[in-house]
Amino acid sequence: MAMRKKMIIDTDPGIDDAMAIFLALQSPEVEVIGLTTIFGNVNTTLATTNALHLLDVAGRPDIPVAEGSHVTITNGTKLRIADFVHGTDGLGNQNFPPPRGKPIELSAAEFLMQQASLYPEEITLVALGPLTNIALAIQSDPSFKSNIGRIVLLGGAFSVNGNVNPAAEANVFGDPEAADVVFTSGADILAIGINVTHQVLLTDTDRDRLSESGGKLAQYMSRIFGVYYSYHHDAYATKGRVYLHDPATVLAAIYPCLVTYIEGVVRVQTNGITRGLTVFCNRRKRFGEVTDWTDKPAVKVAVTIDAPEVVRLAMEKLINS
Ligand SMILES: O=c1[nH]cnc2c1ncn2[C@@H]1O[C@H](CO)[C@@H](O)[C@H]1O
Repeated sequence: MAMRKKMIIDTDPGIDDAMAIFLALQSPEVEVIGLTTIFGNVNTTLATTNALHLLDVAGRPDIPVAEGSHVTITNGTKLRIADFVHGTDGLGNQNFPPPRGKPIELSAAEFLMQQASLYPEEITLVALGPLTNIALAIQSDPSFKSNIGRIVLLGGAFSVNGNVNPAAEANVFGDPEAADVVFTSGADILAIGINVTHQVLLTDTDRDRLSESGGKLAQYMSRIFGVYYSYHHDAYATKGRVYLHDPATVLAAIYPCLVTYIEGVVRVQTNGITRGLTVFCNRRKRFGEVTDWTDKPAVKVAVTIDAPEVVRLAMEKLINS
């Protein structure tokens, strides 16, 4: 087999994060070399506990977990935790036992910098939560943005409403200053926004198939999905279907041909009622004056996704676990 892609997942698990982590672990194309944790769906301490627990469930306690920042990049402590989406434990309120393992001594940002310099340009970093750890690595180590091979991030709402409020998507809203640092860093970035992930839905019937299958991880997912399905039932008119944000992102990182993208500069609004808004500049217009987008490096922003194939791959990997 061709060399496996090295992957680090920065995550705030989270029900859809759990599924994304399992999908990566079930993909022979990639070697998950670590998880790093961040606040978002849960606080950072719980994110670390859940990351370790998910590795136990998947039978991979050998994979290191590095704990991330407990505050935003501007030292903000008023975090918005989405426990109403994922349950107070982040994993569907299932009273799971504490994990057996412990996080490593390095912080998430330190681990990211260490691994990127050990394996220059070889690592795909999949970012599923607010971008604080990655912004810290970019700010602390000038070589990080080129050493890290590729960043595939779930973030932004490009030309559509957000999911926190009409302006902002949850991961960017979690730390808008960090997101702006990452988007303008010059790293090789593919952003998957909710304009794309909202096309990827899992149905009630799919959940039943997961629970009826013999797949260990399929059964685990169907068990924790309850809270996530109820939240979607209440918050969206999706009729017994849930969005697969994180699974779509990790699969796009593993199989790049699932998405198409355009390239341009993305800036993040950090003030006022549109705090967390992501604004893409498509470079088709030469603006007469210098703007806050001028002379910034371009990123890739996903525009389409093969949603049926994402769902098919996700189901297959869980059922065969
Ligand atoms: O309504 C919401 N508010 C906050 N977070 C949400 C909501 N819906 C989904 N997510 C979480 O935020 C990321 C995608 O933006 C996903 O990780 C998802 O689990």
